[in-house]
Amino acid sequence: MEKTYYAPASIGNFSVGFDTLGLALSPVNGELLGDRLAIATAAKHSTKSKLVVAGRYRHQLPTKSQDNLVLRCWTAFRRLVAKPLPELNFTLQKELPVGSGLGSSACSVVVTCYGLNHFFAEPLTTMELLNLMAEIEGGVSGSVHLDNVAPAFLGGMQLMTPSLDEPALKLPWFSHWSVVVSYPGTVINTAMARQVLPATIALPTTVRAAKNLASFVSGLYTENEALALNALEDTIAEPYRQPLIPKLASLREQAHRLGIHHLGISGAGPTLFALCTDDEQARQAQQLFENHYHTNADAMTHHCRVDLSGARLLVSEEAPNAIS
Ligand SMILES: Nc1ncnc2c1ncn2[C@@H]1O[C@H](COP(=O)(O)OP(=O)(O)O)[C@@H](O)[C@H]1O
Ligand SMILES: N[C@@H](CCOP(=O)(O)O)C(=O)O
Repeated sequence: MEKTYYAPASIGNFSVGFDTLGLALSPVNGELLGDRLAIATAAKHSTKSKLVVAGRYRHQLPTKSQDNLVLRCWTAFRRLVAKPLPELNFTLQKELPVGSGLGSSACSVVVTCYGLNHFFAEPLTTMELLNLMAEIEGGVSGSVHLDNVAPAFLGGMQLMTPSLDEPALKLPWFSHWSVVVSYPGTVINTAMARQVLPATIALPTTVRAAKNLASFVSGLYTENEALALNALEDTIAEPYRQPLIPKLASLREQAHRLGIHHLGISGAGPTLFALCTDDEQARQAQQLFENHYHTNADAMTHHCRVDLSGARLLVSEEAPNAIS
């Protein structure tokens, strides 16, 4: 039996919600932008699970399989389920660059945990899965934040809450909004980009951030587009991360001249996103990024809409395997 699963790329923070907002992405051209994972039961007498890595960004992953998040998730999943499970063969199609700001590690964590739970006929609840994903992703970046895990798992624009019962809420979204995301081909390690942030933020800055986030969310619920667009400002992380992305200021200036409403850092960067309200803006944003932001052959730019489905089964050969 072999099943192939998929989880989408995501934009963490969405400028206005540090560690609090995340958007799942789906390219408008119908392609997939995210990791795929094939899971198959290993031959009967196998004593070890195996991982094969393929895909455009395989060269950016650790060379040792045991360092890959896929096998780390499998170990943690087995421990949590605490029932005998067969050895497995995994094939990871790594289509998201590592340290890019597109939620690459969260994407692999989500596709693996979601896939394993589906493969074994759902021994874990949605909440147990979300907690498992959060714990593993937190181990990578140095602190637990769900703003990539929640959208990659559940789809849509997700708002993180302090509630243990409902840690993530799907927000409304303007159906005519799209984003152009551009990865220049260089790497920013998320854990490092969190270390540049101060331990405390001044009260006026915090109040402004609260006003912005509340206005953005309110704008989405009340379909007040101007309120939502005008609230898109990052007062928390961007001032400290801007030096890591020297081209941000000039690209933002050019984007504004083209009538593009907002250009921000996706996650911890270096990917940037342009929020567009029509296809002409998206075409111009794509051109701007391709001409002025790409630095090498790893670079990529995609025009995306929201992915409302999140993690899912792509291909199945047989019915799920129940745990005895
Ligand atoms: N399958 C995987 N996908 C992404 N990163 C992985 C994977 N397996 C191991 N890693 C490691 O996890 C870390 C992810 O770094 P990070 O900067 O958090 O990436 P991102 O911001 O893209 O999620 C890197 O050290 C990378 O080598
Ligand atoms: N909220 C996090 C998001 C990190 O996203 P990534 O895609 O860069 O891993 C942060 O800003 O640190």
